[in-house]
Amino acid sequence: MKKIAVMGFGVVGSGVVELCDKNKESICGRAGDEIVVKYILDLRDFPDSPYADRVIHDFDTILKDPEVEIVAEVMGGLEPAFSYSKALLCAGKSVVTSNKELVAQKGAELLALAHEHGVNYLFEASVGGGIPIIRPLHMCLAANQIDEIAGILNGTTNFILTKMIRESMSFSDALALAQKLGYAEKDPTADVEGQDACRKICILASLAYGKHVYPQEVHTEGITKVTLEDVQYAEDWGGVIKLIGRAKRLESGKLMVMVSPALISHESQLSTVDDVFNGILVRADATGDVVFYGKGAGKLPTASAVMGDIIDCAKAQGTIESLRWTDSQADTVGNYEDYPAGVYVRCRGVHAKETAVSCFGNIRTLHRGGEHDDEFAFVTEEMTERRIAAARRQMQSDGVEVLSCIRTLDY
Ligand SMILES: NC(=O)C1=CN([C@@H]2O[C@H](COP(=O)(O)OP(=O)(O)OC[C@H]3O[C@@H](n4cnc5c(N)ncnc54)[C@H](OP(=O)(O)O)[C@@H]3O)[C@@H](O)[C@H]2O)C=CC1
Ligand SMILES: N[C@@H](CC=O)C(=O)O
Repeated sequence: MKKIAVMGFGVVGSGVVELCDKNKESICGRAGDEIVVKYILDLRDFPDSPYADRVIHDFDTILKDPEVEIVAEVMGGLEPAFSYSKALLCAGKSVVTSNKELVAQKGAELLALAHEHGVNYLFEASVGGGIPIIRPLHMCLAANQIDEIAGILNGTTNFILTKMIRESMSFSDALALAQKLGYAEKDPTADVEGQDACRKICILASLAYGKHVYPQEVHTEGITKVTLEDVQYAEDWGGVIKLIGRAKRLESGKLMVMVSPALISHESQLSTVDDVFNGILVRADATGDVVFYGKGAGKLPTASAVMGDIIDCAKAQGTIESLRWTDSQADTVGNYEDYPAGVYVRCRGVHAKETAVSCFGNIRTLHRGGEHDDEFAFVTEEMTERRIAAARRQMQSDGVEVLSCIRTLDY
């Protein structure tokens, strides 16, 4: 019998405990042993829960209990999650987590500690909720060079954008609904400002390219400036707006890593990824494109990924060596101003069209229903981010107000 502990009895933690009970027999068969939740660590008591008798408040009870071999850290945040995870790994216990903030910031260090102590630090649930993506990257695709990764990595923002596009729901109503459904982070700023997607693309890039990519190195934009007008112009262009995280190895050896909203063509598989679903495209040299799709947030999808890791820990003979990357120098990621993109621009001002042509060169005009004489929208050809920024500044100084500027990407 394998005794485990769950730290954090919130959305994900309660899902883990429930799933462990619900699918007890098949989990036992696959793990080769019975898996029993001995402790649930949380700040609060849960007197109405059927698991109330297992709730504890003292971390040391888990740390010092030799019967506990595997711990699920599903509390979130950097501290005390980092100190607890370190102490557990040093005590020879495997740790599994859904905490992408911690993995993105301290992954290299925690993986090295796990290796040093012959145990595992697994984090399938940290990217894509219930979608298997970590294991496929370091196991099934291990023979490939990964050319590029691009994906819709945040369920909350994809849910909000879908509600805005399909139901003309306001941003704030859609966010409130995502929170109610348990999709959003404790502080939803991390979702809507892109930091959550940034943490996830950092984890994928670290795994794919072998060096730790830190969130603070990555240019990140969220969806808070996307308007219903932008959504309508995107439709005329032939696509939809999605929050995209992308990573690519450049010829210079540096990595291009970035998070931003983007217009994606209706022909792209990513354009049909709606609601809380995530879609992750991995472009590899032997396989070509592989797309991973499924629910990117929520109680049971995420619990499924956490339980998968618990089962792997129960079966593992020592550390799984393919799941590892090294700590990196600060210059792993290239300057985002050198990255190429086309842009969609919505602006207002006299002679807006002439100014747009003189600042951006070749453009294609876009339209939306109704009369909007005071507004002009267009898409440009591909150019560097530096040139886009200079052209925007020039438009502003020529008296044309830029209302929106969103990249167009070709995936
Ligand atoms: N929700 C989702 O769909 C997904 C979440 N994740 C990640 O999983 C993690 C957990 O998310 P989620 O379950 O939604 O969050 P919740 O806020 O629902 O759950 C976290 C739980 O941990 C408790 N907790 C916080 N700090 C401590 C502490 N120091 N000691 C003991 N318990 C503590 C919280 O208590 P209290 O409420 O009193 O603060 C809460 O009950 C986060 O890292 C999140 O990013 C990953 C994928 C999907
Ligand atoms: N807040 C996150 C939860 C899962 O990682 C999201 O919405 O994707």
